[in-house]
Amino acid sequence: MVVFGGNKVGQVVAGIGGNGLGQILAAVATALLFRLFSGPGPALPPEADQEDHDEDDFAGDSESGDSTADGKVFPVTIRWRNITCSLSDKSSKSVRFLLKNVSGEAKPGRLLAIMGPSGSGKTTLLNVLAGQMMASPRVHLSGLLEVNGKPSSNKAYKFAYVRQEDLFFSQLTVWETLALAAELQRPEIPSVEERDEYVNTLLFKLGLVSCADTRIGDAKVRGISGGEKKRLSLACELIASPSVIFADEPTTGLDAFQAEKVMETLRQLAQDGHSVICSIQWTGLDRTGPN
Ligand SMILES: Nc1ncnc2c1ncn2[C@@H]1O[C@H](COP(=O)(O)OP(=O)(O)OP(=O)(O)O)[C@@H](O)[C@H]1O
Repeated sequence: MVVFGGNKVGQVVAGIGGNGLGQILAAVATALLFRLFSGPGPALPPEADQEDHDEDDFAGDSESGDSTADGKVFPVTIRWRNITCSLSDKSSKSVRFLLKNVSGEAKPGRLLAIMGPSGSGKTTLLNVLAGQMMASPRVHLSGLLEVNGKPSSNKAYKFAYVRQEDLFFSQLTVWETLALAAELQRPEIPSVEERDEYVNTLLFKLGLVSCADTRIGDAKVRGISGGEKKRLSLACELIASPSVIFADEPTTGLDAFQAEKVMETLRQLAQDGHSVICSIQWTGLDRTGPN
């Protein structure tokens, strides 16, 4: 049985148009709402409190999916067997298979790329693995999903999900974006100096130092590049120290140079101990049915 369910990824970031006081107030209000309602941000923590957590979820480990005290990433292996996802029409007369008997494994320290043409079910598979499938009576899921050898759901570990669309405050710089995300997601960082140091470390890790003071920009105002945006998305997600990183088509729309830099960043994150699962659109092929 697949254990599905869990939380929605709460990406609460948006572009704010216009200038002046209204814009600042809107940004502050949104940030406060974000802090009030989103909890630790896009990378989801275990839902249960520490005492609710089943100690046996991770054999021999007292951790619960957080980074370890020395900053290392908590290792999570995800294994899935014969995942089938079908969609019935309203009258339940015809059934369409989005995924058919898909099996695989994602391990700490490894970068796993799910490749396929547009419409082949890559996003669907990522959503299933991350427990992000929308509940619907028309969607039917079956198969086995294991986390560290036990049937489990996304509640048991922290994960980050970088979606295809990047959503940011267009008026903020890269540095401000990360500082805001760090303040909202890591309130335990005691001082501004330590938070700034943390942000600078992230900027360095994700290769964003050169554009730290550049505004994100939008369709009207040129800002950072598409690849930089993608790496900034990853940086924002990393703040919550996820064990698993899902990235849905992180290279789509990027030129070869930027795509290579994004993939290099993902590879580096895998080397740091994260389990990285990304989807890559395989262009030039027609859809041939579910993977
Ligand atoms: N909830 C749903 N309701 C109806 N159709 C769905 C649903 N989820 C997925 N699909 C369909 O399943 C197919 C696979 O979609 P999916 O987004 O997983 O493909 P993909 O490989 O990620 O495509 P792309 O590379 O274009 O993003 C598509 O034809 C899509 O329309």
